[in-house]
Amino acid sequence: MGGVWTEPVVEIRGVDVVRGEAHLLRGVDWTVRPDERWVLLGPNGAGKTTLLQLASAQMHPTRGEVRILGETLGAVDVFELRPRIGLTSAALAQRINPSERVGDIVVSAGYAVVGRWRERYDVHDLTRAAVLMQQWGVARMAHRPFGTLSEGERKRTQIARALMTDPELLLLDEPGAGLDLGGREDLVTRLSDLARDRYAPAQVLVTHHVEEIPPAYTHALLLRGGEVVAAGPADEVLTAPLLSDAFGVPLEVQRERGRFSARRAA
Ligand SMILES: Nc1ncnc2c1ncn2[C@@H]1O[C@H](COP(=O)(O)OP(=O)(O)OP(=O)(O)O)[C@@H](O)[C@H]1O
Repeated sequence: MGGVWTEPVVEIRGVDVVRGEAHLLRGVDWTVRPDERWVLLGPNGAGKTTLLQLASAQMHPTRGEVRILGETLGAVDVFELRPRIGLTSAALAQRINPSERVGDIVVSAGYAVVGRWRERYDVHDLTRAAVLMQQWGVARMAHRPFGTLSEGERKRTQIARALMTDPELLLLDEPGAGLDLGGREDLVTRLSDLARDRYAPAQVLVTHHVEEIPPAYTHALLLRGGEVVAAGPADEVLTAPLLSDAFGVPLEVQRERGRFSARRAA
């Protein structure tokens, strides 16, 4: 589907999200286009997950406008919109039954159930699931229960499932969390390959760590305290002054062969 849609896939204008006294997001503007791959970066509590919940039609703004894939939240049936969006998050992972098999988890995505094996899937579904499991390195364990997988294998199973419905927008909330160094590097490589695929959907990845940003990601949005510190092309946003501002720590930032690294300034 990616590449067919030429309008912005996400358009957020003047958005506030307020819960009681707390401003989870304040005055947020953000546009994602189909060929863009965004990283959302910011410290704990900055509002990253809240922004992803808006972009995945899981939450409505208190004020402002959210348009996703051309539809305005509040004026669209979110149950028709959500299948067009691939989402992975720790909250979704927790809803997967540990006894469900990897193959079932992936193939059942199109039916909006986690891991329930229907009487029949058509050949197209089964073929697509097999291809995705191959691409994400979980084909060998298609018959294994989810609960027996390593954290990296679980993350890759979830991404394969999120891609199963051929979404126009792919949202990944902290896919690198809990991975060891090898697992992280493997994921960064796979995500970078996906980012370079011109037929792949627009992608948004949430992380706390610049080391987890796949080299082919094009744009970055920095959040702090519910407000946007900066948003735009990755090289213009992932700078020492802006990252220091977002994280409230003086940082040195380097980029080598596409990969970012950051540490506290001397
Ligand atoms: N229902 C709520 N009522 C009040 N505050 C809330 C509510 N939900 C979330 N928050 C607060 O909003 C802030 C933003 O939360 P959010 O989960 O979006 O941040 P985040 O950037 O994803 O954080 P993390 O990196 O720790 O996952 C946090 O301080 C959180 O405690």
